[in-house]
Amino acid sequence: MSIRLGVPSKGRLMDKTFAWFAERGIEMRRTGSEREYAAEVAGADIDLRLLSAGEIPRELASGRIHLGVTGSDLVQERIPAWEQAVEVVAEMGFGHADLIVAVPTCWVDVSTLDDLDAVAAQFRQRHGYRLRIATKYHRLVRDFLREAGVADYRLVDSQGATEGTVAHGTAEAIADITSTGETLRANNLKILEDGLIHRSEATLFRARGAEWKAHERQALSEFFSRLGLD
Ligand SMILES: Nc1ncnc2c1ncn2[C@@H]1O[C@H](COP(=O)(O)OP(=O)(O)OP(=O)(O)O)[C@@H](O)[C@H]1O
Ligand SMILES: O=P(O)(O)OC[C@H]1O[C@H](OP(=O)(O)OP(=O)(O)O)[C@H](O)[C@@H]1O
Repeated sequence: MSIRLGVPSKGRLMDKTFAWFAERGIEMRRTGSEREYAAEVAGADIDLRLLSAGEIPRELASGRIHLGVTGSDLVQERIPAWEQAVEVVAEMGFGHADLIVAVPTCWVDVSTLDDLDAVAAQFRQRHGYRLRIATKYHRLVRDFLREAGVADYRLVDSQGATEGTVAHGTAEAIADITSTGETLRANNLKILEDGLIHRSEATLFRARGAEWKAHERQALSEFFSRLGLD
């Protein structure tokens, strides 16, 4: 059995992953049509799997894949105690995005987490319910706000178009990924000065829990030396 490597199945993350490996002499190529999600690595004993970027953390955590490429935000959000389950092999230098907390630009008195905490307490007194923060990053946001001492809020789940929730009246603030900042600007939102939760980057991870047979360890060490990683 060969090493099972999961990579993103579409879009920029897939293209840049293929390019990253190609620059290091590992040619990945699709073997079927666009929609077949089949691919192979030329000249290496690698079982290449095209997977949803969002599902790669689970595949790593379960050990169904030995190695996986995905955003560090997705691994940290989706794997409890992620450092025990996976190891960072390489930060790949693309897929940069910041997970941040943002509030309406018109909240002129709110520019830090302390301000948000104060506003959240007032909000609850005034409205009888907690200030709502829309996000799909529940674990990372909860941990971050706990550390920052922000308590009087509740998370509302948003799996997409999160910046729109404030205008739509389903949340007062958001925590989401941003890269150019255009979506935030278009939705009249501003990032809190100390509101950076995580700097995400496409990362190659190794599953600590995957079963490594002797010949797989050997194949891995050859693969890493071809990549210039040892
Ligand atoms: N605007 C952006 N700029 C750069 N990176 C981004 C941006 N939006 C999301 N990302 C990153 O891309 C990665 C994949 O994001 P997402 O979960 O949205 O995947 P997806 O496009 O829905 O793919 P899939 O459905 O296959 O899981 C995440 O690590 C995220 O940080
Ligand atoms: O800072 P910007 O360059 O404007 O990018 C930020 C946007 O990109 C992502 O959305 P994506 O297009 O992946 O869709 P989503 O709403 O489904 O998350 C993210 O959720 C933001 O909405």
